[in-house]
Amino acid sequence: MSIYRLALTPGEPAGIGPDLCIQIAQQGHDHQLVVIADPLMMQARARLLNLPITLIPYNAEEPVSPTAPGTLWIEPVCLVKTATPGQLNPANARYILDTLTRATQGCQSGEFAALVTAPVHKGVINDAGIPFSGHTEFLELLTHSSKVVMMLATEGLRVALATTHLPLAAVPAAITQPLLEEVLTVLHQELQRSFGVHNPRILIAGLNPHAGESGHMGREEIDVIQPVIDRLRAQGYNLSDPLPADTLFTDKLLDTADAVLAMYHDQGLPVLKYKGFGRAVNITLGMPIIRTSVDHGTALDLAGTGKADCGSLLTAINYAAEMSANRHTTG
Ligand SMILES: NC(=O)C1=CN([C@@H]2O[C@H](COP(=O)(O)OP(=O)(O)OC[C@H]3O[C@@H](n4cnc5c(N)ncnc54)[C@H](O)[C@@H]3O)[C@@H](O)[C@H]2O)C=CC1
Ligand SMILES: NCC(=O)COP(=O)(O)O
Repeated sequence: MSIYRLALTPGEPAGIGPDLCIQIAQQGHDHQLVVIADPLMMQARARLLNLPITLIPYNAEEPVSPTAPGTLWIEPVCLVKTATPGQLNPANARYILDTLTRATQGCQSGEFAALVTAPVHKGVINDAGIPFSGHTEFLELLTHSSKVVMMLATEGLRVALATTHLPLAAVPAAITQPLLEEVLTVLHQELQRSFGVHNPRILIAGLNPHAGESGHMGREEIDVIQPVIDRLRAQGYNLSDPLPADTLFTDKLLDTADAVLAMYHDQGLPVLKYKGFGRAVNITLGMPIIRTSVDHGTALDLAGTGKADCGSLLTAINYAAEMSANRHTTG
């Protein structure tokens, strides 16, 4: 297998992201992990965790090489204020976005094969006066992508979302035919391109209880979702009808499928996280670059304690490498 150079952003400096990067470094990795972060913050966190870490200055001109145990490559970006684990500081919001921007530009130029992100705290970035609702939306803008799709995956289940970080009250109006058509197109094409699924079968959740009960409990299934399904089926897509979400997530149906499309965040993600929290990955589909992330948030309660589980970050790194290999194969 090829060795890939992966950009790793630790995210919110008061959260568990820096801890997880230091934890995974202990065992080394087959790929080159380049952390884009403040080196003093990373060293301070390693001391707090009582874990050894050697930060090797990253040089893009040197050959790509695996990550030896106890080391990480580092591309320095400086914090504005010293970070205290567990204590958010809006003064560091710009730093977080700067690390993401540097990593994304490196992916766009081909310097990095993929971007792997640890969690950010959306609220503290907003408290700094910066509109931000998630990596997904931020990266869509940064990469000038017309439509990106959030998909979480764990062993045996992939769940993509038609809408992401919206108040629940705003969801029905956001579910439009053009949106669904774009989301399903991105999902179908990425399952082929990044996951090697030739003719993906996608199960589609309805929006309303019992998928609208033939229009008696809501008409979105009839007026919005079904017409899109019919159009895409005519182009060869393998799609279910809108299914009642409460029974969609059962083995009988899931065993036949490559992915599920949920209509909103808390319709799909609780099921995925119940099945695989700590072993799941969040992937942004539809961009020219590969981006994977953890399945959890900043866990401020665990920062600096050594109790955070690094399983999801390892899963995200492994998916980034596999997707890099798949894209090289399928072009
Ligand atoms: N990819 C990203 O950047 C994500 C960021 N977030 C952000 O994180 C912040 C906090 O969100 P919450 O809803 O509190 O979710 P959270 O995932 O940070 O915490 C929920 C619970 O899970 C535990 N937990 C989380 N990660 C863990 C790990 N690696 N090992 C062991 N236990 C872990 C926490 O201790 C807490 O009890 C929010 O601002 C949210 O927007 C949330 C999800 C993903
Ligand atoms: N619930 C998923 C989440 O909040 C992660 O969002 P993003 O930062 O990856 O866009």
